[in-house]
Amino acid sequence: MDNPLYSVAQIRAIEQAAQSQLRPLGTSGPSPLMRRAGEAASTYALEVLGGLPTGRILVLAGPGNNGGDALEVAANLANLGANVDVVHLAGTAPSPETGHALARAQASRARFVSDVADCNGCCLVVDGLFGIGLARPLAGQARALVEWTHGMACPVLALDVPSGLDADTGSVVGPDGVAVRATHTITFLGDKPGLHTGDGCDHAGRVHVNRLGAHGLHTEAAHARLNAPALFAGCLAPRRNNSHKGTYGDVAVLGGARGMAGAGILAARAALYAGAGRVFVAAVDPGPGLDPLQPEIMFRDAAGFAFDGRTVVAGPGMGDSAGATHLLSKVIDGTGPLVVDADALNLCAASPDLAARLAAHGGEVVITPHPLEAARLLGVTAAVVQADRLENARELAERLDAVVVLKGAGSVIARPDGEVALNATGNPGLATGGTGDVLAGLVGTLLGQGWPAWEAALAATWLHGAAADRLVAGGAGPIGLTAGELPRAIRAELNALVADAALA
Ligand SMILES: NC(=O)C1=CN([C@@H]2O[C@H](COP(=O)(O)OP(=O)(O)OC[C@H]3O[C@@H](n4cnc5c(N)ncnc54)[C@H](O)[C@@H]3O)[C@@H](O)[C@H]2O)[C@@H](O)CC1
Ligand SMILES: [K+]
Repeated sequence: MDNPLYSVAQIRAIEQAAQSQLRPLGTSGPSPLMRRAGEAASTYALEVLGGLPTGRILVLAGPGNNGGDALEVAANLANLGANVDVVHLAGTAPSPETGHALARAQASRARFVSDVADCNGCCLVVDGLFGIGLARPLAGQARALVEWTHGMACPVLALDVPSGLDADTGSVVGPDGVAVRATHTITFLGDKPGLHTGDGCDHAGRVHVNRLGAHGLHTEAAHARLNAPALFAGCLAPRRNNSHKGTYGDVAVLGGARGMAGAGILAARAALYAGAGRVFVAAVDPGPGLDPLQPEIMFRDAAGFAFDGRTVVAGPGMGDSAGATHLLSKVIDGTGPLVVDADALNLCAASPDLAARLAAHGGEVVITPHPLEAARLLGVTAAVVQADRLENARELAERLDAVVVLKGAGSVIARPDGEVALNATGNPGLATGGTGDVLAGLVGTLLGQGWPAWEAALAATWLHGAAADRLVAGGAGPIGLTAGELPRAIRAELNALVADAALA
């Protein structure tokens, strides 16, 4: 299944094509698309509420066409018998379709009020202040209304995009911006990346897509897509009976600096539970020679270790010593599959020469930066990276000629040719030390089994998040979820996926 995500520019093009298909040039009257948006959103609102409510519904309608959608919703729900209050921030020049919607709402039983202070509580807020036309931070009454919604305990349904959120980037439009925190978003014509990454994950809530009947118009290649098992199912294969540990790859974690041995062990455990044939920790400093809980992991001195022919996961607990730098440069100059994480990324950021050699690496490469590591590699701040996660991940993938997993809410997986996927599995339980080490070990295992970098990054990111979701569903989090719990849950998710793929 494909899950395309469209940029605002692409949605505008789709909207234009749909408008001219549904309403030939020169004709006027209500917009069929706005009518459809209003109908879809009214139906969805009743679904969210579980039927026609007895309480009041508050509709916030802005000056543009997003406000027009909201006025259609107000008219529809009021005509069905709901008690609807409307706060309308009228603009100076509403579009003809919004004018029609306003007339419909005014002719209905909906009550127009000048401020939310006139409303006595409500069972649903419908946010139709701004959609894809948002051009600057919210201010004045719009800002006050949004801040007021933050105090509401009832469901908040955003139309198209939560007001205040950038639909392309998933960041709240600022500086010092605010945005609606919706429990549900119904988005029109096509799904949008900003609903699934960065701040968007907290502001959009559950996302429901309605194409408004504009099928067949989505001809332009999507800007990005949502990650899903279908994107890497071709690499999932059950184990052959006639196989042995050599069949499933050697993974070597280059880490183990003094005081940071745990990071390498977590990456190694993840590799083991994800099915690597043999797992090594190649330690840059003397340290533990055994993981008592996982004695299958083999510990070696990195200085004399033969990295050739093995997949290397460089970085977890590696430190930045001269010895670590030398070993990193050695594996970068090798030709095997490579995962670059944590300290290894920081060393590349500090050395243009190392970064250039990484870009020239002969084998498959996946890098797994968090926003600050990505910022160091790009020579910007973490805030700049977070302001446009998709574009910065793309830029990094192109510069380093590697597949990038930019971690954080709605991880961005980017390829050097500009292809991007957003990952929707996972939860805030992953915001704890060591989970990145686990992800790196998981990516390394899949690379070590011959997966291409893109599919390995997609699958690892999906599985890592799904494992965290499984743990939370079982009561282990999100508060207090530990990285060490992830490998077993990853094993369960991976086996379930392989079993599903075998049945398909
Ligand atoms: N044209 C149509 O027939 C359709 C429009 N649709 C809806 O229309 C929306 C886009 O409509 P618009 O292009 O009118 O854009 P919006 O309704 O998102 O808002 C644009 C208006 O708000 C102003 N504005 C932007 N930022 C502001 C700010 N921070 N403070 C105050 N004013 C601000 C703009 O100058 C403009 O007047 C979509 O998100 C969707 O909800 C959908 O219903 C599909 C059909
Ligand atoms: K909105």
